Parts: sequence; structure tokens; C-alpha cells
Amino acid sequence: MESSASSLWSGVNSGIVLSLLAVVWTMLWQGIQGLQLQNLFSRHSRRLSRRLAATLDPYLTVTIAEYDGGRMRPSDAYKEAQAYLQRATRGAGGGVRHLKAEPDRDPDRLVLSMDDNEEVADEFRGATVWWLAYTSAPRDDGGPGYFWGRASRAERRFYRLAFLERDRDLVLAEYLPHVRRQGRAVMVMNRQRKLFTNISGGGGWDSDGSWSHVVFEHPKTFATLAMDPAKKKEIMDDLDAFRDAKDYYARVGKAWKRGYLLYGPPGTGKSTMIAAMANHLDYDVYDIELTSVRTNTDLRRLFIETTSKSIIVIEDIDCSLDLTGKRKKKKKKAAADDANKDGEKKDGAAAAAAAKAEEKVEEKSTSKVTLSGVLNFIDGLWSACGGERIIVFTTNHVEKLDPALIRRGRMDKHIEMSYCCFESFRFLAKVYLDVEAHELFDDVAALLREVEMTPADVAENLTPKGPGEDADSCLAVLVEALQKAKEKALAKKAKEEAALAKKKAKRKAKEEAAKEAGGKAKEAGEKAAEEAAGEADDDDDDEEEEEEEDE
Ligand SMILES: Nc1ncnc2c1ncn2[C@@H]1O[C@H](COP(=O)(O)OP(=O)(O)OP(=O)(O)O)[C@@H](O)[C@H]1O
Ligand SMILES: [Mg+2]
Repeated sequence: MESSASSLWSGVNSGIVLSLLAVVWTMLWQGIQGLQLQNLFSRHSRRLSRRLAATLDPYLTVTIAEYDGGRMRPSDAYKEAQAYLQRATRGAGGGVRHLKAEPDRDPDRLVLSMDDNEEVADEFRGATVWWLAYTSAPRDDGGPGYFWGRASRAERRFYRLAFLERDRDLVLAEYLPHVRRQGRAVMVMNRQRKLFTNISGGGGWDSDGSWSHVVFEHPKTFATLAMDPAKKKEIMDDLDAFRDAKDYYARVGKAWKRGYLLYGPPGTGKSTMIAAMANHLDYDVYDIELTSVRTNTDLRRLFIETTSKSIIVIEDIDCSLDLTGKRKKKKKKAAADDANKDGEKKDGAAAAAAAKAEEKVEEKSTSKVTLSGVLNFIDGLWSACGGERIIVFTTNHVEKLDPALIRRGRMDKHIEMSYCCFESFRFLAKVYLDVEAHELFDDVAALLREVEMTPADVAENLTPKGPGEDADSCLAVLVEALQKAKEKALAKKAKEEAALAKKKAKRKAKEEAAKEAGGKAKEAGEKAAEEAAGEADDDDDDEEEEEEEDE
């Protein structure tokens, strides 16, 4: 015990002495630099001064930069060191006086890490090492990193590890790999799933390169998603197979990514499905607002800055992208057609889709992202970097999408999200009301065969709105809503049929009028022809007479 105490003291003392010497040397060196006297030294004397430095300052250092060598993404080593040091500063903060705090998974706790210019000591197999965190001012050198934004234009962050020369082998061969391993373990332990957006941050958004994020906390899982059970199982199996298929993708030489196209009317659960997928796989979500991406290059940068184990989402792809160059015109025409349709009120789903399309048509005018940019984004050379990514597109109008965009290989799995069927209703009744059988189920079943209602509307009707509401009243509300929807659909159908009959009758009348007019015209034509022929005969007679007279 005593010997360990004395060796500790001697270690501490030698550490203090060495630190003091290092400080003195640094001051001397900086003083020399400050006076610009180093130019007076010959090459020989500079070599000598370095030797002197090595004698006075027996520390070696390893610097880990967040971005270096033109990197477009933060270095993994930096992130691992950061996570490792979070652990090293746990508890009382490991002797660090200035700490940075971030929210922890546990809402009552904070994850602490050392602030800039703080130093923390760490022990490893009897050796002491020191970590220093620091930042350097933004660089504006136009180098490779400059193009990619954050690497140069923002403050650059570093960790510097200092250790005694005698521990060189131990630190380089064993301690640093240990730091990386432990760092990765801490990252997995602390991992909070995130929802990223490319819309510039503000409010509760944390910025991370081109992306801002919040903690992803969507409660929807496959256990509460209403859809045909067989279809649901197929999707879950597909996701599981993808997650475990690293070797398979490597073997067949494909980038480890998979595309899903979710299509169907508004309110059928496309966005909800994405949340369920993210929760099932424990992946982050990157939600790309394509109308905010200015160029194809920006889109590529966004992709490069995503991490693996993530779902990259582009919602309403048909509204966000000028697929053919004619779409804008078409959409305006369609909107006008919709508005003129016999003054008829649009039903909820169509109105929502039209509003969404109109809104995005306006927004996308500032974006120069092209179809080819998106195609490259999905399966160009860059799409292979990182791996383990799922790309999801959603649309209300699958028929409007360019076939190249959704061909297998880009969008590998097409999933139709449709109106509520009886199976889905039963599922929702169990989830929302905890009811598995009820006398009104038969009515609901019969009505759902005749009426199209989205799971969103069914779920809303099944939600108790007040303290007095129970399963009976909620189901009665749903039946009433379905009956109303049926009446509305019947009235709409009758109106459409009447309009069609009117149109047909009009067309028929027009045809008959044309026929009659044609008949009369024919008669008149024939008469005129006859008269003309008669006149011609008279003329012939006159000519003959004239000829005779001449003879
Ligand atoms: N299949 C479903 N199971 C459970 N809840 C659903 C389902 N579909 C929709 N919902 C509920 O309806 C609401 C709307 O669904 P969601 O936003 O996923 O629709 P969407 O298909 O993405 O619509 P849009 O095309 O307008 O974006 C959600 O709050 C969700 O809770
Ligand atoms: Mg949606």
C-alpha cells in the first residue's frame, strides 16, 4: 500500500515537474515565435532547438481532429474519443472544472463531457495520459473541405492526447484501440435515436453539419399499426432480412441499402409506417425536404452526411420534384379542373392531396434538384458510402412518378397503403377500445365493404372524446360516420350518373341535330346539283343550236 502510495507520489511529482518544464518550454518557444526571432536561427540551430525540446518536453502527443484531410464527415475516431471521454468525466467530472452537458436517455440526468481547453487525466495499466479538448478558428482556405462547408467554415474541434515517451508503445498499441472500443460501447449505450431535417435549425433543433435534429420519440410501432396481418409480417421480415444481410450484400456486390415506395391516399398510414420501421430497426430518420435543397450537389452532400443505420425519407416525392418539366402546368390545370367540377365539393382526401401539391409547386420553384440528381442520390456511386441505409419515398399518386425513379433496384419494395378493411378496423378497435367483439362489428363490416374510409378517419372515430365515452358510444359514432359517408358516396354517384346521362343526352341531341342538318344539306345539295345539271342541259342545247346556225 505504502509502496503504491510512494510510487503514486513519485509519479505525481515527476508529472508536476515535467508539466512545469513543458509549460516553461512552451512559453519560451512562443516568446521566440512572438519576437519573430526564429528566422535568425539557421537550419542547424533549429534542429538543435527541436532536440532541446525533446529533452525538456518528453511528452508525445496524438491529435485527433473532428474533420481532417478534406473529410466530409466527422471522423469516427473523434466521435469515439468524445464518447470515451464522456465516460471518463462521469461522476464528479473526473477532476474537470468546466463541463459541457447534453440530455441523457434518462430524462433526469445529463451526459457530461469536458469543455474546450479543459484537460483530463486518465490511467491505463499504470501509465498516466492527459486529454485536452480545444478548437481552432474557422479556416477560409478554399481547400477541399471548404467546398463541403462545415469542415472549414465552422470552428474546428480537436482532442490532443499527451503521454510520456516511455509509455509510447503502450499508448499507441493498446491504449488508443482501448479508447476506440470503449468509445463505441458508450455510443451504443447512450444512443438516442434522432430525427434529422435539412431545414436549417432554430428552436429545439441541434445542428450537425447540413442537418439539424431532435430526439426521435414517435410512439408508433408495428404493434399499433393497422394493416393486413400477412402484409405486415412480410414487411417486418423484409426489414429484419435487410438488417442482417451485411454479408449477403458484400457477397453479391451490392451497396447495403434498400428502397421502399409507400403509396396510397392521404391518411392511410404512410408516415406512420416510416415511424414504425424506424422503431422496429432502431434506426435514425433523415427527413429530406427536397424543396429546400437547392442543387443536386447539395443533395449529394446531404446524403454523404447521413450515418449508417438510418432511414432516409422523401415524403410526397411527386409534389417535390419536377419530373417531366410539364408537371407544373399539368398540376395547375388539374387543380383548375378540380375546382370547376360542377362546383362540387372535393372529398377530404382529394382536397388534402390537391392542397399539398399546390403548396409544394410554389415551394419547388427555388429548387434546382433534377430527376437525374435524385436518381444518382439513390443509386449513384455515392449512395454506397456508409451502408445500412433504407430510402423511403411516399406519394399519393404513384401513377405520376417516372418509371426510372421507382424501378426495382431503386425502390425495391412497393407497398400500397389502402383504405381501412375490416381486419384493420378490428385491429384498431382492439388498440383504441380494447374490444375484440361487439354487436356493431357486423354493421361496420358491411359498411366497410361499401365505403372507403382511411385508417386515420376510423381511428379518429374510435377515439373517446370525453369522460362519458366508451366502446359502445365510439362504435356507434363510427357506424354513423360510415353511414353518412355511404350516403354521401351514393349521392355523389347519383350526381355523377345524372351528369353523365345529361352529357350523353346532350351528345345524342347534338349528333341528331348534325345528322338532320347533314340530311337537309344533302337534299339541298342534290337539288342544287339537279338544277345545275338542268341548266347545263339547256346550255348544251343552246350551244348545239348555235353550232347548227354557224353551219
Ligand atoms: N394503418 C394505420 N394504423 C394506425 N393508425 C393509422 C394508420 N393509418 C393512419 N393512422 C393514423 O392516422 C393519422 C394519419 O396517418 P399518416 O400521417 O401516417 O397518413 P399518410 O398516409 O402519411 O398521409 P399523407 O399522405 O397525407 O401524408 C396518424 O396519426 C395515424 O395515427
Ligand atoms: Mg404522410
